[in-house]
Amino acid sequence: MPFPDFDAAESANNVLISEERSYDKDNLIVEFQQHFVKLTDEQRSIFNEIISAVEAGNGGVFFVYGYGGTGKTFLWNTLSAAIRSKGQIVLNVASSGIASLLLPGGRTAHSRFRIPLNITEDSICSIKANSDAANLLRETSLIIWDEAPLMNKYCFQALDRTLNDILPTQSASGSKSYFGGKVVVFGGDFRQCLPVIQGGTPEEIVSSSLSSSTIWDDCKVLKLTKNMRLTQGSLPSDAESIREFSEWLLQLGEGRLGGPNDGRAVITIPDDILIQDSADPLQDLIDFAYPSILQNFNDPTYWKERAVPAPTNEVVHDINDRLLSIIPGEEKEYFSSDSLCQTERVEDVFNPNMYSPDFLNGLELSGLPPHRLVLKVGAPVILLRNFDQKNGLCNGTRLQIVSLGKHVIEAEVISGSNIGFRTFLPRLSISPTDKSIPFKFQRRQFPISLCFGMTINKSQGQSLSKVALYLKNPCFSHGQLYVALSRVKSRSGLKVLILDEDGKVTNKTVNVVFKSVFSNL
Ligand SMILES: Nc1ncnc2c1ncn2[C@@H]1O[C@H](COP(=O)(O)OP(=O)(O)OP(=O)(O)O)[C@@H](O)[C@H]1O
Repeated sequence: MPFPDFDAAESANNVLISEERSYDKDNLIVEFQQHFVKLTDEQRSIFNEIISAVEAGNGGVFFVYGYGGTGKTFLWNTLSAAIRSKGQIVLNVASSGIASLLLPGGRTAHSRFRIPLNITEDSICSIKANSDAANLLRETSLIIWDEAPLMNKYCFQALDRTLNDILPTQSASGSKSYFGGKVVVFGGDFRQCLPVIQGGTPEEIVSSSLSSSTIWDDCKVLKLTKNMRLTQGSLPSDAESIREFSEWLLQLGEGRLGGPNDGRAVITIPDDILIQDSADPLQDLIDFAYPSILQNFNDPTYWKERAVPAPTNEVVHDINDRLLSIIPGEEKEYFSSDSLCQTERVEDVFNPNMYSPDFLNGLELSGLPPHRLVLKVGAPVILLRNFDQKNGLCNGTRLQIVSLGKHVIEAEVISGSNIGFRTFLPRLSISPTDKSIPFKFQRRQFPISLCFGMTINKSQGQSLSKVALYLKNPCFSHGQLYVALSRVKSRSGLKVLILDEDGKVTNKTVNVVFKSVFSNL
């Protein structure tokens, strides 16, 4: 009598493994064939190298380095279809919620690998050796981690340590094998935003990135160089202007514009993408992004590919207030309830009376919904928390307000992987992770904010038809200007309004690039 297959039975009981093996293989074969024939030569060569590593089973760490629009996501889709169509497991993760929605079956790295939120040099992931999550990792053939440069190097090191605990391996030569001998492919663009270190110096920010980690020495860098976003659907006659625009973006992203500089240069933006000579330049900028807004605002597709990015939350609020007042309908206000966390209520260390409700209500922090949230039906909003990733509801997903109840808000998804999906949003208790606040508090509020305008950091990873960049203040951190300008699918879809210190329209702005981040590539 044959022995029962205990391994198969165990896998079937593991819902994480079953989910990752439940893809429709026939559909994936078709998808793979359609994608594979379209791969460019450089995409195909990277595809072959990674597939060979997966087939060899000896592990390997790769970094696919391609600037915005070179087809990294396209490559991830092709690799995932190729491997999943054989019944093998690919874990697709991204450093940000919005980027994870672009990946098939994507999750944020934090939630998939249970990476601690307050990461330190010695952190490990919260995955026990005999758990379902550990068994899923054992069964995994390939890990793809997109937008890796956004994340602190300690997150990668935590996963490496955890996988080496779960899957102790040593290569034939006796040398250390990273990530428990799994094939791990990172992707991203070091010209784009880097990890956020509150108050960090350029050196601290660069040294917190993946390219400064212990893993980097063994990471093979594979480069993509052709801008597929700008070339898709364009006419052959546009080839030269597309090449010029791509080259200009690249020079900007690498800090090669504005003469010799140490990473902070004043650059001139070309006239054809500037808003100038206007009686109301901000209105012209808004009209460019959102033309005929009164006729169109009820159409969810109208909002999908448009954005008015700006470097700071303060400027984003100005844009949101201005546009909300244009949209017809009644405003509804929702006030948050803010309180100190219980752990802070230790009388001899801390006097809670110093932190009155008014004081807490007045705090405006990145990633935290406002104390006074003002909304209208039809307004676009952005989610500020990973809420229901399977249904495409994560930090960065955009929705349109359908109805405004007392205790719930109904909204429809207008970006990402589940467009048209309607959901009810409840109030949540949210604690800021901002380390500049020396105490813990929580705000009970709907986890959304208006998004007619959005911060540049939130726009990373999106492909948009219309980008109206509002530089009331200049960009202040590495990669911000490059991220904002490289979101568009065509040069004609881009307009920039720059104000100088006196509020006058100008054609000059600051580009910040921490050049040392490129030195290890
Ligand atoms: N080989 C290809 N054939 C056809 N279309 C492609 C190919 N490669 C990429 N594309 C298309 O080009 C556009 C940009 O590609 P993609 O989104 O994969 O770039 P990306 O490198 O992930 O960009 P970002 O870093 O900005 O997120 C997409 O519309 C994608 O479908």
